[in-house]
Amino acid sequence: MIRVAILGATGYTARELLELLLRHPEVEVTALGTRQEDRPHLANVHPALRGRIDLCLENLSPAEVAERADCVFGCLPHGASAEVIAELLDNDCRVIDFSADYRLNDPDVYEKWYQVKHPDPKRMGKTAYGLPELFRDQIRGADLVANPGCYPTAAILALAPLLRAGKVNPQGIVIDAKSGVTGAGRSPKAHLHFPEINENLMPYGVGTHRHTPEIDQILSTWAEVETNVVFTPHLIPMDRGELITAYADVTPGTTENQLRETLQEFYKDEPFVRIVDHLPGTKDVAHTNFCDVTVRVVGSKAVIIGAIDNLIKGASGAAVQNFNVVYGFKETMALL
Ligand SMILES: NC(=O)C1=CN([C@@H]2O[C@H](COP(=O)(O)OP(=O)(O)OC[C@H]3O[C@@H](n4cnc5c(N)ncnc54)[C@H](OP(=O)(O)O)[C@@H]3O)[C@@H](O)[C@H]2O)C=CC1
Ligand SMILES: CC(=O)N[C@@H](CCC(=O)OP(=O)(O)O)C(=O)O
Repeated sequence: MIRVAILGATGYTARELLELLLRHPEVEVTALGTRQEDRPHLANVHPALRGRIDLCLENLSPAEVAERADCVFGCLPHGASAEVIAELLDNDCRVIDFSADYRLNDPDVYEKWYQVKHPDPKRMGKTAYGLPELFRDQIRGADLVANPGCYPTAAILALAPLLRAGKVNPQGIVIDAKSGVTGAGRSPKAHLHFPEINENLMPYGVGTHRHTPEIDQILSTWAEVETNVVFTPHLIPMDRGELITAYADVTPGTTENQLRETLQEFYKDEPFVRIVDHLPGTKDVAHTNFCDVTVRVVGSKAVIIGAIDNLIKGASGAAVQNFNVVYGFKETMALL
């Protein structure tokens, strides 16, 4: 059994992660972290987990966490995450980091988009990016895995095979994205209050969203072509779910069938990416680790659509998938 700790255990991704780990035959959850000092019982923090695991949340130092766990899932915000991860790694813990702290290669790019200096720049560029469909070999046996952002997961899975095969133009890609409100985490914020978000659809982060360099970095690395995507996210009044629609110029002479076949061939052995003929919606993948992708050609453009559950394939399911790859367990364990 792998002893597992979860930091940021009061949050939404931690709740979903616990749901998955409780089904994992190789995992024992041994510690749950919070900044709160009054040791709340998990059942009071996440009532859906009442009666299923008897643990209190504790304000633990990284050294205390490392004593109790072999592997830590860090469900903390960026910045806070890197501050504890270095110490966990020094204490021989493996870490799956949900935050953005180790996804980017370049500390200057991090500083530009996150507007803070990176607390642990020496590990940047040396960390496995946790998208097994693209980087499985680097994730196997890794001490630290950077779980991807939710929007990058859907966008990269939809675009990477087509770019690598030269079927779409790497320049001028536009990604329109929508996310349910859990994507923003559990901490209250004014724009997430019910009267603000209900019956509303809001763009945000136009030209400034921090997932832009993440998408460009991974697509550029993978396809060995420079991309400069225009990425526009929207918040929609749903609890969960995420849909991206990417627009790219089709390479002249390429048909819709060829695009579909390229995607099908690339993902033919992947358990969690389904290339579908219909137009996928978020309910098709809700509460699952699937990413459903389809493609259409409209005029000179490929329109590629990807749907995920932001909390599962966009966060906690991906983390469990990465955990399985790191430890050499069946990749679908606890997920299918
Ligand atoms: N929600 C989503 O769909 C996705 C989230 N992510 C990433 O996963 C991570 C967790 O997200 P999510 O669960 O949604 O976030 P939440 O806000 O729901 O939970 C994060 C938890 O971290 C703790 N925390 C908050 N601020 C700090 C801090 N400064 N120092 C230490 N602990 C802190 C809080 O717990 P407490 O107050 O008890 O200490 C909080 O409950 C984030 O990095 C997020 O960006 C990635 C992909 C998708
Ligand atoms: C709806 C919503 O607000 N979503 C979050 C993204 C969640 C995520 O993947 O964030 P990290 O890259 O920090 O892990 C956002 O746009 O900030």
